[in-house]
Amino acid sequence: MSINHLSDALALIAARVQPVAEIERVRLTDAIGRALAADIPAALTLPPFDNTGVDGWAFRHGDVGPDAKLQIVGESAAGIPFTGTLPAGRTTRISTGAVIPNGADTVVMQEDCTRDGDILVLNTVPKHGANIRKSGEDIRAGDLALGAGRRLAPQDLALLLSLGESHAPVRRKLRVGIISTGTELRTLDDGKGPPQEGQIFDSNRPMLAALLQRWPVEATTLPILTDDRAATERALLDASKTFDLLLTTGGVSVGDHDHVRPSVETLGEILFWRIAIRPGRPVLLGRIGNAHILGLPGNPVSVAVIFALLGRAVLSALAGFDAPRFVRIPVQLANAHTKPARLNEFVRARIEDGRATLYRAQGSNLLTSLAWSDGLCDLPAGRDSFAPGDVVDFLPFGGIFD
Ligand SMILES: Nc1nc2c(c(=O)[nH]1)N[C@H]1C(S)=C(S)[C@@H](COP(=O)(O)OP(=O)(O)OC[C@H]3O[C@@H](n4cnc5c(N)ncnc54)[C@H](O)[C@@H]3O)O[C@H]1N2
Ligand code: MOO
Repeated sequence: MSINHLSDALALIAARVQPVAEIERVRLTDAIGRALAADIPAALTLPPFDNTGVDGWAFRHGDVGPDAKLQIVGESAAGIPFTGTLPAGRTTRISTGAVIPNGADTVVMQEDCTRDGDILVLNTVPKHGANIRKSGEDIRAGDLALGAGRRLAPQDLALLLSLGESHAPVRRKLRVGIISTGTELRTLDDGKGPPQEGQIFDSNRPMLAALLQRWPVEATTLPILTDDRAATERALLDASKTFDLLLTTGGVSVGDHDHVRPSVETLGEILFWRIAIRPGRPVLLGRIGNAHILGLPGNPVSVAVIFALLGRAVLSALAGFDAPRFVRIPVQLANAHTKPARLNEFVRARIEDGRATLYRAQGSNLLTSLAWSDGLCDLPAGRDSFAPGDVVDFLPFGGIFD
């Protein structure tokens, strides 16, 4: 089945790709980047007690008379609260994070006071309740702290640790196999000497392996496949028994030497093949046994772009993450551009002086276009020409390669 819109492919992925079932409880430090497998309600209230956000003096606002003087009686330090109740007309020293003494309702900053022995003079009287951080203003016990499907980030670790959690339930890591196909492909260490006429270095497997480093994935780089139907079927069938996901590159177009698509058709099921976007139009999503297979086109720029647009969605669905977000920033184009109206094109661009400058050429074989650019401009279908000043969505690589 071929698909027109990226949104249709994303909807199909969300509907058809289920998360891996196994859940494990791991230490929070090991949970970063993994999918939270259950809702986590807050076991504690944060802040757990009323405290102050400044170094200064705690007092009862109603006690401040016209002379703005208070008598100093003690201290509430962070971790060592003032004991008892603050008597009328008195004040305690207080440090940032310390408990508000019983009876006090306001804190004045140190810089706004003058001390004379045990007498404090308030040069500025703050508003009632000033500088107090109320218990529960962050989160209350029982409220949802983080929801299932969250891709755990360092800030989540801070939140969960503050709530007294040491471990979190997460889905297991995905097993992903990476395969490049193409008789022309060579590697630096294959022992066959310098590339011969017609041969090129394989850049897709290393790029995919690098992109996967940010995912909860055990990635395995599998051998390069030559353009041979029987060998392709054997390798895909074999790999489908081990991996949750196979990322292949090449062999999904219509040439006589493109064997990935017919092999998947024979061995399993094709969920979709071809989508009206450029680069990456011949992309295929399929299934062989329990393994999904994302068949990326061979051109390296198509690999990067389709990984960003669809690969992240497949990985998210399998890993148990909420669907990935696309950070979209409206920008003006600096150049004119034309394209076929039927295709949604993602062009490589760099942000210069607040406008998107398109790379000098947009061929899907041009790795320099990726290296030069900051992200992609999303040029929607239904239009064939764009002029300088036209506003389009810009997708920064930082938001689509992680
Ligand atoms: N008659 C048609 N021809 C093509 C069409 C089409 O619709 N009709 N689509 C074109 C588009 S768009 C793309 S994209 C490519 C995709 O083809 P394949 O996925 O079958 O990829 P290959 O032909 O195997 O390779 C394409 C290109 O990329 C180079 N390549 C492949 N693997 C690697 C690698 N691991 N590292 C670096 N470079 C790689 C390969 O040498 C080719 O130059 O089909 C168009 N043709
Ligand atoms: O994906 Mo192809 O690279 O659209 O030209």
